[in-house]
Amino acid sequence: MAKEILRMEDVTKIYDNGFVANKNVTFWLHESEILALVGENGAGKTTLMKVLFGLETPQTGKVYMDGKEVKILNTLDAIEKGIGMVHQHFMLIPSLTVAENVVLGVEPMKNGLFDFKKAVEMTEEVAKKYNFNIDPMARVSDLSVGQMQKIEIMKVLIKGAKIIIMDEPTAVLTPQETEELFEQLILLRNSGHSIIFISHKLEEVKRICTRVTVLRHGYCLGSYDLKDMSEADISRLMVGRDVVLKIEKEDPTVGKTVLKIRNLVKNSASGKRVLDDVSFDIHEGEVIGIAGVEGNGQSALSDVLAGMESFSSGTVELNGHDIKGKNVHEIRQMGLAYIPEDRMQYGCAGDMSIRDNIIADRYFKKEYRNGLFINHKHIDEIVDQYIKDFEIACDDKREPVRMLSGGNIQKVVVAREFTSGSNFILANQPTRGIDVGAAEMIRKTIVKKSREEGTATLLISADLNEVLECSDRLLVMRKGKVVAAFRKANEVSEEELGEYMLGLKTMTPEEMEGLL
Ligand SMILES: Nc1ncnc2c1ncn2[C@@H]1O[C@H](COP(=O)(O)OP(=O)(O)OP(=O)(O)O)[C@@H](O)[C@H]1O
Repeated sequence: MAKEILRMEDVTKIYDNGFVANKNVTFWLHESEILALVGENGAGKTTLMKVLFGLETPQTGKVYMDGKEVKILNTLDAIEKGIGMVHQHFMLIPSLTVAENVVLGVEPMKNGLFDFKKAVEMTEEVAKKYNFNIDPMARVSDLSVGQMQKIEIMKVLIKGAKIIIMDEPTAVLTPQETEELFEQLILLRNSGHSIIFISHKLEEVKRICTRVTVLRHGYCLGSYDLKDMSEADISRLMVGRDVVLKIEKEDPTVGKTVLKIRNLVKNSASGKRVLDDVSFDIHEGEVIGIAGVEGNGQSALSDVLAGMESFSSGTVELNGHDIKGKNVHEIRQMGLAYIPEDRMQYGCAGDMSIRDNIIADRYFKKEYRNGLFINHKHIDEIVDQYIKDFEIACDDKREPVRMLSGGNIQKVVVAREFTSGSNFILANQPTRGIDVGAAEMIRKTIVKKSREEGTATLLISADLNEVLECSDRLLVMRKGKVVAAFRKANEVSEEELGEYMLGLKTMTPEEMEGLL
């Protein structure tokens, strides 16, 4: 029988506004096991882990470690007790080296000064012990996302964590990086560590976890042995219905050109060429997917198209209008709807209500006014409908958006942008952090809007399944260039895409002719 090293019993967490995020939740973790924690957006996963990591205080509940009751007072206390958390958003200092980042919080000192040599030795030691292939002297800003994640894991290990909480660790990784992470996690498991793995990707859950704990609306539905469960079984438990994991779509009926990009070049402030001679078109009715390892120009492209950043040379036309020198508001008026990668910073105003965020782009329009006055009744009806259609889990549309779970904040942004009436949707990581049920809804809506309304969509996503499922044509970006193009996304394998994304293969301009 596997030894139980952690048990959280009867945990209830009610937030100050009265929202019950966890209700009598009990689960346990064995030594040397990878346990999946799954549930819809807002089900209470992060809250439960915050309680475990000492970031939130529950109203009721007990924590047992190795059979003994413990009190977790704060994060430092959690770390001391051997609990570590790898957050989804990395907390690294880019200008420092790997070694300096790894020892943050446990800095070695010599004669009152930071001992860099010792920091490198400590980093090498933990890298060797757990088979991390990383240069302690490298600067973090020069590293890939996968390597940065390794540093986060090493930071936790160096502090002696035996229990590691991983919040959606694969959301930002390529298939190859995901494979590497899984090898690492299995190694950690085999060396006596236990991992709580939060993920919305059920095929990954099936692959590397032995058990799964399912939360729904704050309640724990139970913990199950994964050998008895299919992906469909898990999603049914999470969502309460069957979820379509594959999207059926007809070939697009392509209309006139909506977005026309020619020889687009952007140099960053430091002189690095982040967009290098990018040219392609998007037509009415088409979904164009962009795959690529993060940091290869996709974000720069998205920022330029949305008017958040300027570009160095080339042209971009939206519905026949040149976007050069135009701001976000002006480009929106030309026909842009925009789901930004960073929903909190650019997608919504955290302190504003859900309702006001949904109508922020339209309350001044004629159909939302009674003469000079805002038609609140009409707005309330529309917002209620969108909350229903986009499955936004909230108590009251008047509460501030920042009170929602990450996935539900994203749904607020998606609801506003999908209903804005624009004919071009720029969707940058639209389902990141979104549960299977809601991701299905968003993907289906992207395809439906292209087929039924003739919307042109540019879909940028680190989730390869998503770009392969939703896109018509598919482009791969690497080092600011388009390095591959495919006529039909569903005819490419994830492995082949990965080879282009990592630069192991490149297409010639001739091979891409007619596909851009
Ligand atoms: N500080 C807070 N005050 C009030 N309510 C909150 C607060 N933080 C979270 N909540 C609510 O608690 C619920 C659970 O949120 P939590 O972040 O734990 O969900 P989750 O399962 O991790 O979701 P996701 O998959 O979207 O990350 C959400 O409905 C959220 O609105």
